[in-house]
Amino acid sequence: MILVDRDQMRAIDRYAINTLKIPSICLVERASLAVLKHINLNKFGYFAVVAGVGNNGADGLALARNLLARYKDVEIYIVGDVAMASEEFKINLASCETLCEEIFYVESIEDLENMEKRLANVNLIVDALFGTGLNRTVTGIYATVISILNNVMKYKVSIDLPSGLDASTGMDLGEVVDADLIVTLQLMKAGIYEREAYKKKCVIEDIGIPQKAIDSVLYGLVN
Ligand SMILES: NC(=O)C1=CN([C@@H]2O[C@H](COP(=O)(O)OP(=O)(O)OC[C@H]3O[C@@H](n4cnc5c(N)ncnc54)[C@H](OP(=O)(O)O)[C@@H]3O)[C@@H](O)[C@H]2O)[C@H](O)CC1
Ligand SMILES: [K+]
Repeated sequence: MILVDRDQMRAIDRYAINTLKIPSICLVERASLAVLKHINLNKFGYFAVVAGVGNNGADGLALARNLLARYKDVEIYIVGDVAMASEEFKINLASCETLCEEIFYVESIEDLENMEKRLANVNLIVDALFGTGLNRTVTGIYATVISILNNVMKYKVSIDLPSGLDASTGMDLGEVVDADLIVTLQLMKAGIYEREAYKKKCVIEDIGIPQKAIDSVLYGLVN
């Protein structure tokens, strides 16, 4: 099994997008469908998507849109400054705004209390806070959100990485989402593989990154 660290995965992403001209929005869409594939829609019908404002969050919003398209009940909670959001996040936010009754922007103590209360009614939580972009200890409102997610006894699915886990070392960078299922994208992250507790809950899904991108970054093969 190929293992990649954070920098390698991000370099492979960049090579696919910048050199091989694979549209990032296509990778985000593939990521969302890769996660959807692992959700039993006969069993789960009421979702909360908790999204950061990067591309992990974009994956989460794309998944939310695909659930809303199937008339599933989805509540979206956004944590972070939308003004700093990635383009892929903004594209998916725009479509979620047309389909989702209410999008909650989690900024204050009241917002956190509201989220905690409402999460009691959902039956699946999607963790789309951080992926390979996590580069420092989780603090502040993000740490509180992760604590809330870990305190509610609901089935949790993490996109790419459980938010808070270092993709390279497997170290907890503060609070880490206690996911029931981790759907890691394209390649197994070394940080997940290092930690048996996470490895045993993790599935790998292809999102269409060409092998050429992987070979180029990992083995320097350019043909
Ligand atoms: N890159 C691609 O082409 C694809 C990526 N996929 C998915 O996207 C993530 C990686 O997305 P990225 O936007 O690079 O980063 P994240 O969404 O993981 O994180 C968002 C930003 O959060 C900031 N950050 C980092 N650590 C912290 C922290 N402890 N507290 C607060 N904020 C933090 C950081 O920005 P800064 O400017 O603050 O450094 C991150 O950028 C990947 O995991 C996949 O899920 C697609 O699926 C495929 C294409
Ligand atoms: K995540």
